[in-house]
Amino acid sequence: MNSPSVLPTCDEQVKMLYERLEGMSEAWSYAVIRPDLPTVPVVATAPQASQGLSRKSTLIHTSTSLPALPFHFNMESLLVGPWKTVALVVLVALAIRISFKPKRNLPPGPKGLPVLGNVFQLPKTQQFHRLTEWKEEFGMTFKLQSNPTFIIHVGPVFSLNLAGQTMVVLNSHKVAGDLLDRRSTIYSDRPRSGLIGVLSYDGSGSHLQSIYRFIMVGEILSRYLAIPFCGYGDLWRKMRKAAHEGLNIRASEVYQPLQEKEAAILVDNMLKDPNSWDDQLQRSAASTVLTAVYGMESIKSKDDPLVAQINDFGQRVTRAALPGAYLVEIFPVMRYLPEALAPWKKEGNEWFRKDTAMFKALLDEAHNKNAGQVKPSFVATLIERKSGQLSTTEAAWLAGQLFAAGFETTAGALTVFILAMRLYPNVMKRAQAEIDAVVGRDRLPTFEDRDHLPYIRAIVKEVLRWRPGVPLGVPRRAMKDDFYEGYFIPEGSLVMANIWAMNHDPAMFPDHDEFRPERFLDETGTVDVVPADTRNQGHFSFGFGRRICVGLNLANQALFIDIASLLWAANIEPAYDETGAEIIPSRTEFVDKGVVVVHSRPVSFKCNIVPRSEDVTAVLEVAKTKFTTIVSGVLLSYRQQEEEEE
Ligand code: HEM
Repeated sequence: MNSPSVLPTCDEQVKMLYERLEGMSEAWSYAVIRPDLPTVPVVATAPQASQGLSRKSTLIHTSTSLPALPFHFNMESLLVGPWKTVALVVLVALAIRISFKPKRNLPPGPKGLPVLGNVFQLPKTQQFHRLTEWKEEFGMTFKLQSNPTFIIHVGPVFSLNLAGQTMVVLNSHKVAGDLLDRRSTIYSDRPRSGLIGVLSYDGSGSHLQSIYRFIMVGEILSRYLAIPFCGYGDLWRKMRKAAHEGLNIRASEVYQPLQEKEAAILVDNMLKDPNSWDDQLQRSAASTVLTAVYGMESIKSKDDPLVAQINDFGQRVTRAALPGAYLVEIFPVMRYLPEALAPWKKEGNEWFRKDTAMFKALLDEAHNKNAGQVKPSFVATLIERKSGQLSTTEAAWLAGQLFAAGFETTAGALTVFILAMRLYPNVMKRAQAEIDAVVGRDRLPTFEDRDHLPYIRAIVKEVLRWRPGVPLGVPRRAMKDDFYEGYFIPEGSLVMANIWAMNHDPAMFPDHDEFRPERFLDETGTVDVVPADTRNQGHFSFGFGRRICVGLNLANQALFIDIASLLWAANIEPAYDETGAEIIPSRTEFVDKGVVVVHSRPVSFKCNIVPRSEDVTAVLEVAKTKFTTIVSGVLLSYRQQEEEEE
């Protein structure tokens, strides 16, 4: 190792080192006790790094409040001259301490207040932005020029202290893959009754949100029957298996005719009432998921009583999770009170009974409707296969939760698409040219065209990457103590995947904030290019590991056919205000929906949806009726195929 030309003398080095050691953290000291290294390079790192440097990886450390030591420190020099005894004592003491008490450094993170920790540092909405800023701040990787084998990752993981609750935030796909995929036996649980969500401060200085717990929502309102929040255990396994059977890539194909029909209805409605385009997207997403899950007829309005009823459930859950909504969240022991002394508990139990009755009625109705009919639906598959031997209550909740989990996320992604078309008209033009060349103007696109529409496939990926609907994923819970890259992740930590940061990682997605579907195609524009580690999706918006979104195939299909049909039929053009100025929608404003899991979608905006040609309506009319008759045929052939395979 080459030393800089002007070095302090040995004694000077030791003196400086000891001056620096005084009052500094232990991590500093590790640098001194790496006897396996002939010299210890000393460089400056950011102060935050100290919190996360691990025993294994720590070679170097100093504080930015002090200038970096301008030399390479020679270990031998410690052990000569009058400092010998002192140095030996220090070394032995440190060695003993480190050997007998393994250092449990949490991942680094922003410095917080005593007791409350980082509570005040999180904004009320768009927390993913703040977390991504912290990723930049703590996202450092050090590689020693002098010794490149020693790489120190200080970054892609950081931790927050939320009034005593550790939250570990994973900011790179590598870390998320290492933990959520490859250590899925530790990280597939969801938080149960404990802190959940993000504490936040509204910035005005007046309003500290209290702690979100999960007792009312998890224990009382849903009794952990809601699969997205269900703990990692037998019930979740049974539900997940059943959901997978009905929604895996092959099984999802059976819903394609339904989705084609829904797409035709969506486009028709949007052209008839362009001002209500956002409502139409929500209606259509609700309808697609309901028809796929229960085999129902299309929903006519987004205010359909059934949609309203299920939404009501969602809102109740959201309200219950709101800070301060129930005292039991602050004094968990209250959960053991009898109903007579706890009206909130009585109310919660009552709602659980009512919601269970609603989900069961939906299940029964779907069952009866489907009896003797050939109509594809998730529920039909569930009943037919008696998947995983779920009880009726469990099956009813599972189906209801698919709707709850799938409706807003899909609607939000479609809003992102409209936003992207307004902001990137060239993308729209290129997509329409592709559709016209492949499909022509006499019919709507179908799933059979999918293989020949690479640019539309790329748009679907880019929509999900650019503005992910669940930017911080759904929280996980570490089921036991774990170490990662020398960092300690204690059992019970909330573990969040910062999907936003991963989808906007400049190393993986250059010009990440631009909407550029081309990034998913090769230079010929015909072959899909999907970055490694994205499970063939091109992004991380569906989550990770065993708890990855179970409805992703249904969602990808819905987005493909809706986008292709919309672009075939309509131009998405600017709207103008009273002064005649073009209304330019915001690319950064989002509506955060929900509390426990924050869904995020662009705020609604005005635009003009205009038919591309006069004969569009006639083609749509034909399409709407044609698809209904195809549905039964497809299901029959799917079942025949399956029987043959069995
Ligand atoms: C664009 C649309 C969608 C997005 C962006 C999305 C995103 C997500 C994410 C991020 C998770 C958490 C994964 C994790 O913990 O790592 C999730 C879970 C889930 N999603 Fe989706 N989702 C979408 C559509 C759907 C649809 C259409 C359905 C149902 C038909 C669905 C059903 C579920 C369920 C049941 C879970 C919980 C899985 C479990 O905990 O085992 N999602 N989704």
